[in-house]
Amino acid sequence: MLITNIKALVGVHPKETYFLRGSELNQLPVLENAWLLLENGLIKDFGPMGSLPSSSAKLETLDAKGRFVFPSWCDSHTHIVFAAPREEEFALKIAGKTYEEIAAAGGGILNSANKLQNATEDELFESASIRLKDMIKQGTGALEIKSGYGLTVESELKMLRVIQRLKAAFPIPIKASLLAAHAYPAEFKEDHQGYINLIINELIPLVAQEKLADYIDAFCEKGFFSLEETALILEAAAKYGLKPKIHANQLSVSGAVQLGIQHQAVSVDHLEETDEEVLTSLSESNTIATLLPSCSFYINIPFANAKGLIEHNAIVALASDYNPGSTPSGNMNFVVSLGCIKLKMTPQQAINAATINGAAAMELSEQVGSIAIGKRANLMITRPMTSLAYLPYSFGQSQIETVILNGEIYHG
Ligand SMILES: N=CN[C@@H](CCC(=O)O)C(=O)O
Ligand SMILES: [Zn+2]
Repeated sequence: MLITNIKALVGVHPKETYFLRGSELNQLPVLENAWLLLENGLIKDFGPMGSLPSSSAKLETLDAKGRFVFPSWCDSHTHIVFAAPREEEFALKIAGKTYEEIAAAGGGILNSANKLQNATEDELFESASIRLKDMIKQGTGALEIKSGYGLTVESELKMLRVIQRLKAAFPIPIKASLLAAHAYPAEFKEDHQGYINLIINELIPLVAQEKLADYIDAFCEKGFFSLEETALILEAAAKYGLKPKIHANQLSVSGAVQLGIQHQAVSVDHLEETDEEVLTSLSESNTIATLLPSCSFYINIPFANAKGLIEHNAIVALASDYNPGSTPSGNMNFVVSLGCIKLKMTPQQAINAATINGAAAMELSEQVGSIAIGKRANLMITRPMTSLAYLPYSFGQSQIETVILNGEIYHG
């Protein structure tokens, strides 16, 4: 397929760009008045309209007149496998209860775990598929999905098998993270070591044997998993080649970011709470700081210090955190808008953070995240727009008209 008359081809980074750090995030290369050739599911070539090869006349052509072409969003942090939404907690939140208060009163993650334990694999696959189709229509072309609402060996495996089925059924790259350390199940409330032993001695070996996860994750936070407990789990997972991507500093400055860095985490995610030490620890580190502004928006917690992280030369990514409790939305367009409006990122920084750096946070930069020859043709074509900034500016309205996955128009 040949796409012609593209007003601007966005994110034409050099092919070898793996991630963008600090001020590099300001560079979002754009080719104006361009054509783009897709072949065998990949980006074959692109260039300015003046250089359109004459042989292209025979090709199936899509005229993009006035529209922008972006690489698909790369959403590196989601929890889209869940049994039921939690809108009953919405009323409590509106009435002023905090995330921690709702969780302590038996809501939160344990509420989702009870529901998931009673759901079948087929039911979970069906409901997650509906969510994923919606996300794809909103421009997501690669994502990570976590377990963590099972909290028993059987139910964590059930979640990961659902993710494995999603990997096979959907035409986009998907990575899976084992997040059994999401909350202590009620029966282990007073026996943390018992649950950790279960994760280390039973779950991780089974997950590794069936190759059900790409990463290990933990909710390292006061009231959830301590630094020491998280470290035990990360060390056990490392023996099976599972790298960490961890939930860090969502509710407090806990040391979780530094712990992640020590364990060569691919990413440390959330970071709503930071201090100078946290910012400094991420300078020069290859651990990616993944920020989740839709979570801050929904549960009214501080927005992460994206500007400080960028000034400290960190690698910053943006992701949705789609889950039934703290972020009931997987809309990456809204995430990018919040990146600009609340995190004070420029449109260029926010778009880079949600594409190439999101890809890096899933170790997928060689395949997706920018427009480069040989990468997967996972793209979105906007409505006619006046400028690139119109996309985050027009928050809450989708500017995406056409989604292309592996070189073909996605009809869902
Ligand atoms: N913080 C931990 N996990 C999720 C929320 C999970 C839930 O409330 O169900 C998050 O990333 O925000
Ligand atoms: Zn999360």
